[in-house]
Amino acid sequence: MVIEIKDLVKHYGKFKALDKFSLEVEEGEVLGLLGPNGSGKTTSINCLLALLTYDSGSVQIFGKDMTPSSYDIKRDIGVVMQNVAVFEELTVFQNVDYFCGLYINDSKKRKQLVDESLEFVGLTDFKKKYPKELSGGLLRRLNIACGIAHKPKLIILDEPTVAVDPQSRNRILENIQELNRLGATIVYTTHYMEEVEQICNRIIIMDSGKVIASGSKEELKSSIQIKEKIKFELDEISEEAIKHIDAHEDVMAVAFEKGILEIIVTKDNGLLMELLAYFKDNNISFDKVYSETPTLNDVFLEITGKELRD
Ligand SMILES: Nc1ncnc2c1ncn2[C@@H]1O[C@H](COP(=O)(O)OP(=O)(O)OP(=O)(O)O)[C@@H](O)[C@H]1O
Repeated sequence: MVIEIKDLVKHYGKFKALDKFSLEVEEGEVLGLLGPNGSGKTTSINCLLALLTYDSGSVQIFGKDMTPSSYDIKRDIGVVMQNVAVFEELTVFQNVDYFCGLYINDSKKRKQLVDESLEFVGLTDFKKKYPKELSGGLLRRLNIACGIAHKPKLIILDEPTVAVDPQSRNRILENIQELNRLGATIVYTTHYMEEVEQICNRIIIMDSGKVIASGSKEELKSSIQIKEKIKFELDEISEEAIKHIDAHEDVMAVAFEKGILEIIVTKDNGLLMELLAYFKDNNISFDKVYSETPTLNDVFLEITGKELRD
């Protein structure tokens, strides 16, 4: 086991930020920690890294207890924090060299690792620039290069794509997948469900300091009642028709808002054909119809009654 967190409890004053938070990560996984703002993702990462103390529970990394002085463990961890933490007075190269130098003494080997990591995140052409000369997306990539240059076995990234342009975001997500292919175990926190769907093989959903669901995206989606959302774009529909659809045993809810009739279905059994026949028989016309499979937001909504997004 690469990470084993058991029953972490963490208070900030009277506020309980982690409420018996537990997590296990196996070698080779890309684990996504998904939760809305304030759900406790950063707190759990900071406790995991022994950057924060906690009230009770335990943290083991690579089978050993993690403490603030566990330098042997820390050498094998790469951390990319939410806030970009680089030195303004150092160039791109010097920044990565500094962070890599915390773990690698041999300057020749270090230069090679720094060059490799800059190449990896696409910053080779910027190595002589200073952070203030980089765009937000490039700064994020520098932040990542600083965290991974020493080739850690475990890489922890806390919301590394917040406020980055789509090009840098894609590059970052591809880089993470590549790091995993090269052998690193990854823990990735985000509140963007699309990102965990894209890159994570296992997802932990957290809310109010607790794990509320975990599994692959397929497992999470099949664990909920919603199986399909059928949407019709139309100008109008009678209350009677809405009631008729709502009364169907496979329909969980029906809503008509801003020209879209949304029907939430609990069975994967082709209700669409039945609906189309009903629309035809009752002369209900529509512009478009489409069917959507559930999202992780639906999983979150069904468990907590809230939207994942703010
Ligand atoms: N130093 C602190 N003092 C008091 N409360 C804090 C502190 N740090 C975090 N909190 C509170 O603890 C809760 C969890 O915060 P945390 O930053 O871990 O959440 P998060 O899921 O990482 O959120 P975000 O996605 O916004 O980064 C939030 O309600 C936050 O306001």
